[in-house]
Amino acid sequence: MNFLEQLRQAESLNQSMLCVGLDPEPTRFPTGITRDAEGIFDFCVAIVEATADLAMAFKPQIAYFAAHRAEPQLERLMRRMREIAPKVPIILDAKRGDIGSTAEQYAKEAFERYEADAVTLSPFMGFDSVAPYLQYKNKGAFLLCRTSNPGGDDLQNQRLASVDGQPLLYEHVARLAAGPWNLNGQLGLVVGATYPQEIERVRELAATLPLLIPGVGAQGGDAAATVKAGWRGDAAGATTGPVIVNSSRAILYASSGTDFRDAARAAAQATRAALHAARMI
Ligand SMILES: O=c1ccn([C@@H]2O[C@H](COP(=O)(O)O)[C@@H](O)[C@H]2O)c(=O)[nH]1
Repeated sequence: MNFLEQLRQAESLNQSMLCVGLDPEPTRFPTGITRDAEGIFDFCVAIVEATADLAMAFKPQIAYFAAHRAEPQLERLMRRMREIAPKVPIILDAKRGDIGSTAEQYAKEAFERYEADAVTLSPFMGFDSVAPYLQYKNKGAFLLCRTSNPGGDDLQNQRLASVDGQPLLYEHVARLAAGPWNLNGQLGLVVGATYPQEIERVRELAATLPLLIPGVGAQGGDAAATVKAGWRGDAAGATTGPVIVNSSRAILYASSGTDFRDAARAAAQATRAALHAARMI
């Protein structure tokens, strides 16, 4: 089964467009979880167990593991997630981007060491920096397109005078990902929930690509506006790309007490319901 099929399966199984982000920050851990690498593992397992039937995907952010020397714990977590939620794909948020020979190593890290189903990439070093990931035919790769942070404007909203029609940079990335770069149908795009108009524009340019949309919850993006802008499907809507809406901190840190599992589950349920309800609007 390829990554797109995995996404469709999880969306239908869990009736969900929610991606639960795993950004474990030890200083924010609830009572009873140790603030070290083993605590990172325990905390993430607890969150995955609490949300396994609510998620369309999980998205561990590699920096939160690497910063705390918890790469072995991330490897173990990836295996444990397969046991807890075998049908929920895992997107490794690594935002890699480098020359081809180095990208080959990063691809190996993501897909062989961590066994992720998909990875996030920066496209700004060009196609040869993306190509090594496409050698892994069943895996997916999400290119940063219009990111959720305010600084995304600095480059992504600049016009490219040298390209036909003078598109904005993020529009050009969307066209490349939907067209000549998408050799085997493995690409998706990252678009911030904080910019619904741009989500709409990206959906126009890349109708069938999966969109990974971070920015609801802690960053204040609106769930309903996000779905309205990016989701075009219905039950027969397999021709339009899936929408995968990420929330990390709002779920992970819904409570700092011993009830954190229940609180995370409740927050995930509320976000999943808000996303689902927005399909009807
Ligand atoms: O444009 C982007 C791309 C990636 N992210 C990542 O998503 C999560 C968001 O976390 P929240 O706690 O839900 O704000 C985090 O891992 C970012 O690195 C993003 O926010 N924006």
